[in-house]
Amino acid sequence: MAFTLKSTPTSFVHLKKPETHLFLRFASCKSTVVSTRRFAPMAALTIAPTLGLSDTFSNLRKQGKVAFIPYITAGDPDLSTTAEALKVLDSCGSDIIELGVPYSDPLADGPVIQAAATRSLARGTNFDAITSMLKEVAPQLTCPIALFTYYNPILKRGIEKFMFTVKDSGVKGLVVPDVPLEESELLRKEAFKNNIELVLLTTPTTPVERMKAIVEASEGFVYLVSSVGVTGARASVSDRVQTLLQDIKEATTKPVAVGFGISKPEHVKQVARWGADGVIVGSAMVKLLGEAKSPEEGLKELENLAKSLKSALP
Ligand SMILES: O=P(O)(O)OC[C@@H](O)[C@@H](O)c1c[nH]c2ccccc12
Repeated sequence: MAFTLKSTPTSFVHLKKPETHLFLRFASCKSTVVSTRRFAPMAALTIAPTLGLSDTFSNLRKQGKVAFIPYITAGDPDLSTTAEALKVLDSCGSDIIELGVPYSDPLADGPVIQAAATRSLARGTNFDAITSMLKEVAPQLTCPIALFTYYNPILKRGIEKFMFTVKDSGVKGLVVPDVPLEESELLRKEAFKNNIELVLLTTPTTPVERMKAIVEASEGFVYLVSSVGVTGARASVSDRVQTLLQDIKEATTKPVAVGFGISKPEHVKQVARWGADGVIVGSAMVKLLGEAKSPEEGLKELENLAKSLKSALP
């Protein structure tokens, strides 16, 4: 009898049993019995391949659950800490992780993520280093990664080359906030060819007809930006989100995840109550990692926040 691995091993307790080996894995957020299959001593444990974004949401929907989707900026404070952060977030029950590619002109980002991008770029983080790290780490995760990037870095590398590299790194989704809908056709075609789901965003000021076209074109899930302005934790989530969610859900059965400003358990509860299929939390996570006295402290604080937000979700 075998169980699907739910997290990256941080330590194994090898309990002596004749014939079979019971591995208890103690990850940072929970311990999971992983397998009682007959093992050759220290055989490599296999992890079920991660699902894509849509499949993740449909599994959650069947269980009446809402997706917890944290965002962090790759390379802040450094890429090895990013690799650890992905494992911590996965073992804390993240359903999808949004990983940001740092960019010099993050126009839609507030001060926290702008500063994270600046720190990461100053350390020399680049796209190739990120995708190399992901190629190693993604297979260790049970939740899918959605890479987050502005449009310009894609154009600079070339859409086909960019998409192939992203697929090769094990990434399942792509979030591009500033690709104009009119230009997204080519991006969507290349994404589809590489089995990548391209997530598009709609905002409180998007006209209804345009929202419908965005929703139609979006793959994986629809990203509903909760409020006008830039990213950044807010004291509360605008109650306009409730009607925006209703409008979108009248237009599609695709899952809708809400982002911008969400940073507390009560925010998460509220957005889930309004009918969101997922909640996205970025700046509050990024701040903990980027502003901690040490990477270890940042990872611990990240774990605590992730656990508190995840436990507030149905
Ligand atoms: O940081 P916030 O307010 O929690 O919002 C999520 C956000 O971080 C993430 O999804 C994101 C990071 N940069 C963006 C730019 C545009 C839209 C979304 C984003």
